[in-house]
Amino acid sequence: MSRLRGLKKIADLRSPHEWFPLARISPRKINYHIGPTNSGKTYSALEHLKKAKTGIYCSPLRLLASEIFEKLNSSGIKCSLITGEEKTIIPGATHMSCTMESINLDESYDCALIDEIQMIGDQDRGSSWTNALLGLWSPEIHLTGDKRPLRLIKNLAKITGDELQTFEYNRLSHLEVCEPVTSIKDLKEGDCIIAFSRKTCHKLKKIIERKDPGSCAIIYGNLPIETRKEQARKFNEEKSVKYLISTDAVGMGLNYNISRVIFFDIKKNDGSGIRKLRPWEVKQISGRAGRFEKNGLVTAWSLEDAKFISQSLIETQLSIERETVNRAGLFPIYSQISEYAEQLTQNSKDIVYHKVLQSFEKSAFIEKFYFFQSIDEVCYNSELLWHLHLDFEDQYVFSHSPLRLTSKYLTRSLGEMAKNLKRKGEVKLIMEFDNTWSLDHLENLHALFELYIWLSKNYEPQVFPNYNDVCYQKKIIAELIEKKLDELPYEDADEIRKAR
Ligand SMILES: Nc1ncnc2c1ncn2[C@@H]1O[C@H](COP(=O)(O)OP(=O)(O)OP(=O)(O)O)[C@@H](O)[C@H]1O
Ligand SMILES: [Mg+2]
Repeated sequence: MSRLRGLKKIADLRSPHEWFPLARISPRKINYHIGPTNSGKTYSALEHLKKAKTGIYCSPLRLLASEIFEKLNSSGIKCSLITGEEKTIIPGATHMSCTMESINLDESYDCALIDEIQMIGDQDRGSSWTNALLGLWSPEIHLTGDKRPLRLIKNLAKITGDELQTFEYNRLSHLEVCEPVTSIKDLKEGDCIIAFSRKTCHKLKKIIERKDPGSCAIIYGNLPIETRKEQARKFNEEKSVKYLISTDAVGMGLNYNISRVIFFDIKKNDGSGIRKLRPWEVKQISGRAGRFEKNGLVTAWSLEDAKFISQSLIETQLSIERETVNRAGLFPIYSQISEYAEQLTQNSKDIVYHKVLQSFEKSAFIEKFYFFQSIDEVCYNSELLWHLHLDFEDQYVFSHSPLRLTSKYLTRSLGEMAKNLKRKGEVKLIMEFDNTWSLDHLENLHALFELYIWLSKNYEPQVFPNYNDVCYQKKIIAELIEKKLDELPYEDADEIRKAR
């Protein structure tokens, strides 16, 4: 076979359902629970999962995976937890809670739940949902999510030969747009203020707490998962913690006792620039107001922004039928990429991961129900490292590490770790810290430790010799962060205007 034909054959991704022969042994029954936020879909699907002899819950977020892990264990069902960073195996467990990227598709289950199925169309992570949907080896599958991917799911079920049944849910409570909040004096217990930067969140907290110390819980993506959980608990349970200040990290999955969502801002920086929120984002975040059968309120910090929120909600209502997720993300598996790399470059020493991936993407054959997932972030990481001439497999692992591209500290650290691996065959961390470090620095350090742990899972223990120590120190840092959040000094009120 000519080299070109060989490459084309490997890059033929037209029948991804055939990558999972175990799931194709016999037709599966797919139950799709469709509904808006807070309509009880995950609750109902979980009831099925609980009744099954063995089962797996597949989560869009680590935090949610850990919440379901705790929920199942406390209701007497032995459940283990696996995410990219943590692994808690409960002896005799019948159930498993994991993130979408950590599902073991070689294992059989009696029942499986894939949460937030609309994420199948996500540019950066969609392929994990596609793999779960096509590849779970389970006779009974439950999907929960909104209606946008319904037609796609129907088409995919036809291709896989699975049976599909849909169940529609309505919101358990109403959501109403109310008067804007223009001053801190108008805040009420149970309010959640949404801002889109960590900095603004901190400034809001400082200003509110100047009058009412200890009244705010705060949640954003950079905070350790333990801290986010603890902040959510305080807001939900402690009487003195009246307000929650959060970025859109509040938007998916977890349950909070929020009565009113207030958008302090309606624009966010999505990595490529500042843009207005999309209607679906407004809907998802607003949906956090009101839980179970309690009605929710939503508004903004000015009349104009409140009108925008109202308009966005009307738009999502009107576009339910129109707006669809009609393609599922696809990403080749490692063996496909490495085989492609071998064919592409004769001299294995010169293989550069992002070059291989870019070429793969260009020559990939894909059916109309799929799209090639974005390779931007992975290529960005790979470009940072190519001068180190790592082995191909190491390039692959390091390029796929979950890194926040906004953090220069982390990108630099990734480079350092890769350099150590190349030069010494092991990655050591020198760990010393003291209590006077700033919150910024502690957050960075925590993220670095998580990165170390994530990378170490792909290697033999001796390659990452500080693993145990890092796990221990990570806990201590999380505790320090939690303390720091309570100690922040108060700043000038003018800061809030600058923060916007
Ligand atoms: N039948 C029920 N009995 C008791 N509590 C329920 C019931 N249905 C839903 N709930 C509670 O209502 C809240 C919302 O339900 P759930 O999380 O299932 O909604 P959802 O539709 O999955 O929303 P989300 O978009 O947030 O994922 C949860 O706290 C859940 O425990
Ligand atoms: Mg849910």
